[in-house]
This record gives sequence, C-alpha cells and structure tokens, in this order.
Amino acid sequence: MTTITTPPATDAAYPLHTSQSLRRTVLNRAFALIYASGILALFYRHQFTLRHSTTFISATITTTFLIADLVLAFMWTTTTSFRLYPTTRKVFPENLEKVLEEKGFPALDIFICTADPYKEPPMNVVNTALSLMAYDYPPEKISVYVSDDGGSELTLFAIMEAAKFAKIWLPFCRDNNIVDRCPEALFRSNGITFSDTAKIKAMYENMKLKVENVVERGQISVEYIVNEDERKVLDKWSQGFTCHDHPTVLIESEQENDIKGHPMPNLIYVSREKSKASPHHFKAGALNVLLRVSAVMTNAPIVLTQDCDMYSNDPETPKRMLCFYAHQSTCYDLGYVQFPQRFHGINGVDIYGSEYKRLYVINPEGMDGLRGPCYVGSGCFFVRRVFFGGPLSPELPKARQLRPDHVVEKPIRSPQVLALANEVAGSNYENGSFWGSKMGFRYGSISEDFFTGLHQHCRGWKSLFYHPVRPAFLGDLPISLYDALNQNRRWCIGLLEVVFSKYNPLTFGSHFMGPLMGLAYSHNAFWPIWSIPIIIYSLVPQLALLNRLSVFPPATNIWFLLYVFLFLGANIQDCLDFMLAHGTFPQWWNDQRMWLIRGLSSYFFGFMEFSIKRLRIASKGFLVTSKVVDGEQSKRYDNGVFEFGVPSPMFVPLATVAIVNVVAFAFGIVQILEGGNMDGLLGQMGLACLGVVNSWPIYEAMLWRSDKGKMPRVITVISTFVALFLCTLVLVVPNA
Ligand SMILES: O=c1ccn([C@@H]2O[C@H](COP(=O)(O)OP(=O)(O)O[C@H]3O[C@H](CO)[C@@H](O)[C@H](O)[C@H]3O)[C@@H](O)[C@H]2O)c(=O)[nH]1
Ligand SMILES: [Mn+2]
Repeated sequence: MTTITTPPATDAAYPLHTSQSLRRTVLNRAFALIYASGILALFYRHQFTLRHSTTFISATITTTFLIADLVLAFMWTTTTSFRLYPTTRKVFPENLEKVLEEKGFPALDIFICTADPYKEPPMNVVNTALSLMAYDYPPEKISVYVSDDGGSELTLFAIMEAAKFAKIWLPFCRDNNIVDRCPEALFRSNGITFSDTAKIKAMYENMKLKVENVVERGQISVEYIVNEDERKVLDKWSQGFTCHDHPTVLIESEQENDIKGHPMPNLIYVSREKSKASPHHFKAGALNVLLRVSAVMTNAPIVLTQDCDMYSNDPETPKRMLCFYAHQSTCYDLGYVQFPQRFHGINGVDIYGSEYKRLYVINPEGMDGLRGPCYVGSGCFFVRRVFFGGPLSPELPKARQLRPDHVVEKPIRSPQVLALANEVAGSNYENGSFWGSKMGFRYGSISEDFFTGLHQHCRGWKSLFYHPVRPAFLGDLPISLYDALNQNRRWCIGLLEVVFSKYNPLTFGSHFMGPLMGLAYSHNAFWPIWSIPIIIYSLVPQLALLNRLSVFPPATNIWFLLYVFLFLGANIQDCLDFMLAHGTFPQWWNDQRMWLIRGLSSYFFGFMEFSIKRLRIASKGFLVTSKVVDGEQSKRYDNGVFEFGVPSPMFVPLATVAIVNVVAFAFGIVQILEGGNMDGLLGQMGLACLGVVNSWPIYEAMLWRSDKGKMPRVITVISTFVALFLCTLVLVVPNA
C-alpha cells in the first residue's frame, strides 16, 4: 500500500489547485435581503387577511395559501444557503510531477456496482470497467472491483471477456494517446484514424456480439468457454443458485501484462453472498462488501465509487483528483472529492430535466464554499479513512486486516487472502458489528449516498467539489417520463428516511455542521414537501377562478406588485443561475416544468410510499433504473416528445391538473370576451395560462398522438372524471 506523501516545500511555487468565490456572491446576498423582506411582507398580509376574513370559505382559502407559502419560504431559505458562498476550483496537474514522484502516487481502488443484467446491460458494465482501467495513472496502482448484486453469470462472462480485451485496449489507448477510453464512446464518434483502429474495432464488435448474444439467450453456450478455468468458474452457477440466495463468487484476474508487456490493473469480480435470512441493504451493502474485500486484497488509500453506467470520459481524472490529495498534511480532514454526474445522449432541450443541473452542479458549487458538497453516489474519490469514524475520532474494525492503515503484503491470489476475502463477503459477516452504522456506507435509507455524505460531514469531515470543463464521467439517463419519475420517487423515499431519522439535517445536521450546511442538506432532504405548494397553486386558484372567487389582490392594488415581485424574482434568479451554469433558456423552461411535474407526481407518490413503508404495509425496496434503450422510444426522446405509454397512477394528477387549468383558462377568456371585470382575477388567469402552457405535452399525449408513447386511454378517462368532479364541486360551493 502507498500512503500519500507530504510534498516538499516547493509547493507554493507550483500550486496544484486554487479556489475562487464566484463574482455573483455580493449580488446574491443583497438580493436575499430584499427578497426576505418581500416574504415577510407577504406573511404580514396573510395574517391580516386571516384576521379579517368573514366567511369560513375565505378563512380556509387564506390558510391554504399560508401553508403553501410557508413551505415555499422554507425552501427559499434552504436554497439561499447555496447562494452565499459559491466557489469554483481549478487544478494544475502539470505541476504534479514537481511535487510528487509518480511512484509516490497513492493506489486507487475503483468500485463499480451493478445489480441486474437485464436492466443494466453487461456491455455497459464492460465499457465502464475498460474506461476506468485505462486511466492515465500507474496501472499497477489501480484495482477495479465489480460488485454484481444480480449474481449473474452473464455479467461475470462479460467481465471475463473485458479482461481479455483490456490487454489490447489499454496499450492501444496509451500508444495513441486516446482521450475517449470507453470503447463504445470512441467508436460512436466518427472520423478516428489511429493505426489499428479498424482491427481493434472489429475485435470489440466481436466481443460485444458474444456478450449480447449470451445475454439474449440467458445462458453461455459451450463454444464460448475457452478453457478449464472458465468452466470451473461458471460451474458455480449450479442448481439452486438464485440472485437472492447464493454463495459468494469472487474471481480475480491476476495482475498480468498487456500485449506490449506493460503491467495491467487488477480486475476483480465480486458477487457477495446473499441469503433470504439476512438483509442485504442494497447498494450500501454492496459497497461495504467491496470496502472489506478490497481492504483484504489491496487496501488502497483512495477509493472511487462508480455506478455501472457511468464511464470515464477523461483519463486524466485521477491526476486531477490527486491535485487535492497530494497535500495530505494540509487536508487531514478532507474526506472526499466529488465530481459532478454528467450524462450523454441528453436531447438538446433536456425535456425531463435529467441533467439535474441544480442537484449536480449549482448546489454543490454553493456547498463547496461551506464544508463541501453532498456525496451523489458516483464519481466520488474518498480517502479510505473517511469510512472509519471522524478525522480525530477513529472507529476501527476489529479485524486488523480491514483497517485503513493495514499494509497488504501477500499477493491477491494467495490462498489466505482469498479465504479472508470470501469470509468478509459473507451475508452474516456484519451481524452485531458497526458496519452500516458507524463504519462504511450508511444503512437505513435507499438514498445511501446522501445519508453517507451527511453522516461524514456531521462527524467533522470536509469534502470538495471539482467540476472540470471536460466531464470526468458520463452516465446513462432515463429516457421515458415513467422511468424519470420513478427514479425521483425512489430518491424521495430515501430522503424522507433521512428526514425521519435521528440524523434530520435541519436539527441534528445544523447542530453538527453549522446552520448553513444544515439548510443546504435540508434542501435536498425536504424535496418531497415541494408537492404541497405545487399541488395547491396548480389547483386552488384555478378552481376559485371558475367560481369567480378572487384569491389574490386585484391587479390595481399595490399588494399585487408584491406577488409579481416574489414570483418573478424567484424565477428570474433561478433562470440566471441556470444559464450561468451553461444552461439555455429552453432547458431552464423544461427544468421548471419537470419541477412542477415532480411536485404533482413523484414527490407526492414518494411521500405516500414512504408512509406505507413506515406503517410496514409494503415496500418495493431499491428498484434499479433501466438503462436499456428501445429504438422507437429513443427516437421519440431525441425528437423531444414526451413518453407516457404505461398506465401509471403517477400520471393521473398530471392529467387532472392539465384539464382543470385549461377549463379555468377557457372560462376566464369567456369572461373577458363578455366584458366581465377581471381586475381581481388577473393573477389567477396568469397562473392558469402558465398551467396550460406547461401542460401542452400532456394535451398532445391525450388528444392527438397515436404512437406508443401517448397517454394511455384509461389515465385520460380517470383524470377527466376527477377534473370534472373538482370543477363541479366548486360550483356548488357558495361564492364568498
Ligand atoms: O441492490 C442494489 C441496487 C442498486 N445497485 C447499484 O446502484 C447504482 C445506482 O442505481 P440506479 O438504478 O442507476 O439508480 P440512480 O437513481 O440512477 O442512481 C442515483 O441514485 C442512487 C441512490 O438512490 C445512487 O446510489 C446513485 O449513485 C445515483 O447515481 C447502480 O449502479 C446499481 O447497480 C446495487 O449495487 N445494488
Ligand atoms: Mn443510474
């Protein structure tokens, strides 16, 4: 094992990294003061109206808006925590050699998680593994561990093929100085003219054909098994082996040389033991097994966690990371360096807001000026020590070989090492231990990333955010609305699990990390409560409009200006933030639409499912997001067409709101044409109009589309009934 050495005293002359606070900081702070005064004024008006309301109806409506506005004000406060100290960083890897010799570079253990060969095609895992093995970093210092929670021989077969292909791929990348080291990405981009490209591409295609063929048939034909070793390995999938119940499978490819005689990284496949009798804790459980197995085999001081669909897009990334860790003496409490999650294949206007620019780029920059960004599950370089207690209060495992400072002396293939590695991957190994509570990745939330990072910050660790111009990693994204919402719903359940645990970011978090960090973490954790104001504002003013009941001040009144200021102020600032982070206006527009859509569906359903889980009625666990691409579907996605297709209950509130808004808007137009006095109803007309514009893809999907992605008839029918019911209901309520 290599430890990080302290640099010589010359480091001031050769900086490795610099940080700078963003110029908008001062403006942000001034605006925050003004906006906060606006919010206070609004609450003054609410209490005034409430005290002077004469009827039950008007008191109820005022209370409803009071609740909605309280939530909005709380969320605004949490967002403000990102705007007070935004920071960016630069690194200078070219100075690295002046500070640290290559043989002093720390070793790197890379963890790749996969969980289902049918939702996460093994060829994607292969591409991710190859791109990471081909890092521009001393290969003998890299070990790639693939955790397969799907317990699938298909994935293992793919990994064995990858190990063979790597012997050709790695020297090819190195000798030609290739930047796209993910084979699929390189061959996708046209016009490559390296020597041997055609030959290597043919070999790659051949491997891909084999792997895809095996996955399609669900078994490995005999002609694909070339030697006795492979036969023996695959024999482990004997009768009774299921993905929920099976012994550990651990296969290591010894550090061999590539075809040019250079050393290669280790590649290790681990499918931990599973048994129905013990909980496996999903991804967090898988990562903890990898932490232990890797400790026994290589115990590198730096650990990179990676989802199987996130390939490396830049071979220089570990050197950039090292720019932060090289000065270990000055950063004893630096726990991790998080790179943003970025994605490939996003359609130009990003209809599903899949980039999550705020979550992955803007907010982490804001937290970087505090104690550092949240951990987002992938693209994160940890120091191994961060998993074992606080920087000054270590919490070490009993077994000496699992401790972060343990030096591995035996080769990874030695029988003792293998025996111990198998033991620590056992399903009972964690019984009665602190794994998942005080050590390793945290259990108790299916958003294990958020929970783990929160816990580490609370224990006194710091983190850093680094956003390189060329994305360090690129991942797959859901290309149907159903998948996008389901992913978000799962996150919400995980976040609520954190909110309702002892580690509530607002109380526990603020106490241990300071109020601003507490608020920043709360912003994510409290995502699901966005649905309260979103549901209220997309239904109540519109229904009131149908009843000619005015809920906002008249347009000629000074208070109306306050509403306009609060609405435009928040949206314009949000849009500016988005565009300063290299977004475009249409992307921002779609992003705000997705925010509303989530508020009406995934946030709300996430909350419901969380409650059901709490009552121990049922739980779906960690539903892995599908990464399989259907041709027709992906064509529609590329053309920016919304994909409904499946009859999901999550679409009912969306369609209902779309219908109510269009009915209210039409009613308003008729009033104007008839010369009615719209002064008091202008605000409501504005909201209904916004609702109609935002709902356009829903009308399309319900009325005139005929492709497979249209809104299922049953959802349209149910939603129409619900909408009509709501509209008639308000007509029978007496006009206040
Ligand atoms: O039992 C499980 C379930 C999932 N995974 C892996 O977890 C990763 C993330 O799963 P995915 O379905 O792709 O979820 P996403 O919502 O796309 O992932 C985001 O959200 C997760 C938390 O909900 C984080 O763990 C991820 O890093 C983050 O990218 C994948 O590599 C899976 O193979 C496992 O290893 N074991
Ligand atoms: Mn994913």
